[in-house]
Amino acid sequence: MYELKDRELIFVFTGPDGSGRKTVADSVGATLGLKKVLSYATRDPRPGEVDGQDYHFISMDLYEQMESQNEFLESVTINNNKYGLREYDIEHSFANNGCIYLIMNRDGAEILKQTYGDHVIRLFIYADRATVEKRQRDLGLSEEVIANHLSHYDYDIAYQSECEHAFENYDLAHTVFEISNTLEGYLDRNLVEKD
Ligand SMILES: Nc1nc2c(ncn2[C@@H]2O[C@H](COP(=O)(O)OP(=O)(O)O)[C@@H](O)[C@H]2O)c(=O)[nH]1
Ligand SMILES: Nc1ncnc2c1ncn2[C@@H]1O[C@H](COP(=O)(O)OP(=O)(O)O)[C@@H](O)[C@H]1O
Repeated sequence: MYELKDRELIFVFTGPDGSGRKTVADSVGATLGLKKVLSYATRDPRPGEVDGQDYHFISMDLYEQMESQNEFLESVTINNNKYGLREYDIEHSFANNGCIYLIMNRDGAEILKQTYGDHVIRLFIYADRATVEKRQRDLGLSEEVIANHLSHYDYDIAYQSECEHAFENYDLAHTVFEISNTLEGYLDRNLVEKD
């Protein structure tokens, strides 16, 4: 019989916009039964996005109120929208689930790493510029949003060398398989033989 050791991990999926972080993360999360911690966002949900599933979508007023109460572990402004992770959500999920996952840009991933150190495993997901551009266009994102994302593609890509693991994402099933195998290694190390 096995029981979980007291070793909580945060798997952070990061990389350029459009590389497939959310898609890959949710598939790996479902495969391994990991709990997702959502950020709060002030932008409007896109078609198909669901409050409480993709983000906690909240008004700017509420966001600023939470911010003034120091509720966010970290917060960014992108294209006049704010995104942040509530510290309580992390601590709470961390304590109750053992291993959690979330999706962050480079800056957020770095703050998490600095805050939680060895508990944070950064999984860098990437594809070439033309591919991420096409995926975002196929998804129906506006040209303005795509151009904004691409303007920091090189900055995002350069974070690969600092992440614990990197995976190119072209064949989705293959990417999910590779990452699931890698994370199982971490989860197995959390198991101790009881008797
Ligand atoms: N630092 C930080 N980045 C975040 C947070 N939540 C989401 N992001 C990232 O901020 C960017 C938001 O841009 P957006 O165009 O809305 O992308 P999307 O939400 O991934 O489709 C994405 O790269 C997200 O991964 C957060 O709480 N903190
Ligand atoms: N390996 C892949 N092959 C083809 N399309 C993909 C692949 N991975 C993700 N996608 C698609 O690319 C788009 C962007 O993926 P998404 O997960 O939203 O990226 P990110 O979270 O990195 O911005 C989505 O429409 C998704 O279905």
